Amino acid sequence: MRQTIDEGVREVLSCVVEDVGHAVTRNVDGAQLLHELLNAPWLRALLQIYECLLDFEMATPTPLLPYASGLSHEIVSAVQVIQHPSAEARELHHLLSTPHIQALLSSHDSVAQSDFGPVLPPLPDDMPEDEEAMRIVCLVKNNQPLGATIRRDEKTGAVYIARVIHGGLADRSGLLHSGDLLVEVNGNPVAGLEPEQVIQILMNSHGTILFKVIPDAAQSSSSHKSVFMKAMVDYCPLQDVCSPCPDAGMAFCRGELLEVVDQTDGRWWQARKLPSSSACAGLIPSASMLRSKQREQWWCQPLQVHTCIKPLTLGGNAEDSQTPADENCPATDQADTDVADGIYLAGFRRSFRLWRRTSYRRRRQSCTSCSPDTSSLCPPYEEVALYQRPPQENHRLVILLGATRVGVNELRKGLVKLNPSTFQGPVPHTTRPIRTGEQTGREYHFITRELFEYMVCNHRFVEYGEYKGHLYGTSTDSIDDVLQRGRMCIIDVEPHSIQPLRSRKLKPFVIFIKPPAADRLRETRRNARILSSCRESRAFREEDFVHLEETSRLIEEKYKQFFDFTLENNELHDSCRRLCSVIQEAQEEPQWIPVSWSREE
Ligand SMILES: Nc1ncnc2c1ncn2[C@@H]1O[C@H](COP(=O)(O)OP(=O)(O)OP(=O)(O)O)[C@@H](O)[C@H]1O
Repeated sequence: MRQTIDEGVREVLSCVVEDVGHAVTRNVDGAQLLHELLNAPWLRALLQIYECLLDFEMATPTPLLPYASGLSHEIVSAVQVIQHPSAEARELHHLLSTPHIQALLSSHDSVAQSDFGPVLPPLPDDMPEDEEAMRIVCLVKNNQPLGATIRRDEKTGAVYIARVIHGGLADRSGLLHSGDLLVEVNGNPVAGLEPEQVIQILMNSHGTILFKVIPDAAQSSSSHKSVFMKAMVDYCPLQDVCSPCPDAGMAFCRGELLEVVDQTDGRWWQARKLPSSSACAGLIPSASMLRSKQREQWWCQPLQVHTCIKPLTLGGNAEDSQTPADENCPATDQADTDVADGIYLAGFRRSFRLWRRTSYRRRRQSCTSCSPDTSSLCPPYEEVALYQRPPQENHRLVILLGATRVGVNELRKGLVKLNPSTFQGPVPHTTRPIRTGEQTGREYHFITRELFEYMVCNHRFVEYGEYKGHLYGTSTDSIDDVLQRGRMCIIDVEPHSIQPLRSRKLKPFVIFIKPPAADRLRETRRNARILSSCRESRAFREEDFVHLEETSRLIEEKYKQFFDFTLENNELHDSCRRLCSVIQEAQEEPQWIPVSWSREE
């Protein structure tokens, strides 16, 4: 069996080359590299030699006698003493006396006695057993970068491998390591060269590259454990003057998931983006590097007055509102569809919605446009882990976020109507007097101003504010109340309210509702009516669309690191169904959450 396999090794190789050739034409990943390797002339020559040696080994020629030259000397001596040698004896004497035949017989004897190995000097006694003085590494470049950076010791001029990029060509070879001393590249000695000159030699090399390296004796073979991080800032290596090698750097945006595969260097980590685990890693700044950059940038920012820090807005300032106070228009305070299947849809009353819109409108604009960049001092990375909600645990809080009039209310209402026993909004609190037909704990929790202010002081509100002389707010207690009942609590908040809600207890899942493309936005909202006051509603105007699009863009730009999902509100029915399935997935399927939320208390 072995014989047939060994004999046909070149034929087998030819078949493999042919098959791999097909894979190349189908553009299979890595096939080109394999094809070139198997087709290399040196590999074929090696196999040919291997086959010849194998043939020879199988023929097992054995010497007839171990000392042929000794016998030849004996014969020559014997013929010399004959007085009248025959012509044949004379010829034999002549043949055996020629230097060529003597050399041939001497070689025969060496082979017969297996006396052909080189005689090497003895090894020094103090040499360590695993010593590897020089390593020759041959890599097939195949148009991909080497995946290693180099550095030059300024004192000695020696060139070293600075780092090997995880998953790159050098890393996959397993033969080059950071700290290895580079002696030659394709026969060119590199000692004393500038890194740029070595890079030039590498760039000029095609096909295979031959390195001579002296391995770093201290190199550690420890494997690195991946850590998963969410980027909370944007980064571009080409704009980073500190990057040790911008070409090996990896750009990322806020909200992207990164698998950090190497943190051995305290300043520069190696990471790749998820999901694409097979990709070669890139260099990213470590958390401490980014934090010092953030501090530098923060000090350079012009001082901005943060106009949005105003917890209570006093008095009605509705942009579109007419004068009447809302207690004077009780009939219109009721949203048309406040009840679904006998269940009250909390948080959809006109007064509540108008309070949110009017008291936050200015703040929203200032928050999203004038305030200092929110990412300027926040941790640059957030370590995350996959989390699967155990069935006995409360559902995750679902936060909908979006610009005014993008349709957050419409979608929230649609969800509750779709499945009132699963989805529910928290019942808001108000200091407005209760009206006929209303029940406390159903439309609102009707409470006194003193109690409301006491709750404010105790940080019991996620959001609160004043509208036409009455206070309104969404409390953490009413969110807890929905979750304790085993329902999924859906709330919509202003972007700046997300941060306080990001807790281990609530594990919020944030969905950003974004408008569709400009033409679809105008088309789908052609017949829509928007609240303008407690009495009136009106059609969308062009300036509403422009404002909606601009605010959406600003919110996304500023808060996208907090979004778990972005939903485009195009066709209302489709958006509602998609939202429903995304929320179910968020509750049932494994999700990335900050590790601090998943740790045991
Ligand atoms: N996908 C959609 N297609 C058509 N009309 C929509 C869609 N989504 C929302 N609308 C309509 O747009 C208007 C504004 O929606 P909605 O009141 O839900 O916005 P909102 O984001 O909650 O605004 P606000 O924050 O001002 O309360 C409503 O008339 C609503 O019916």
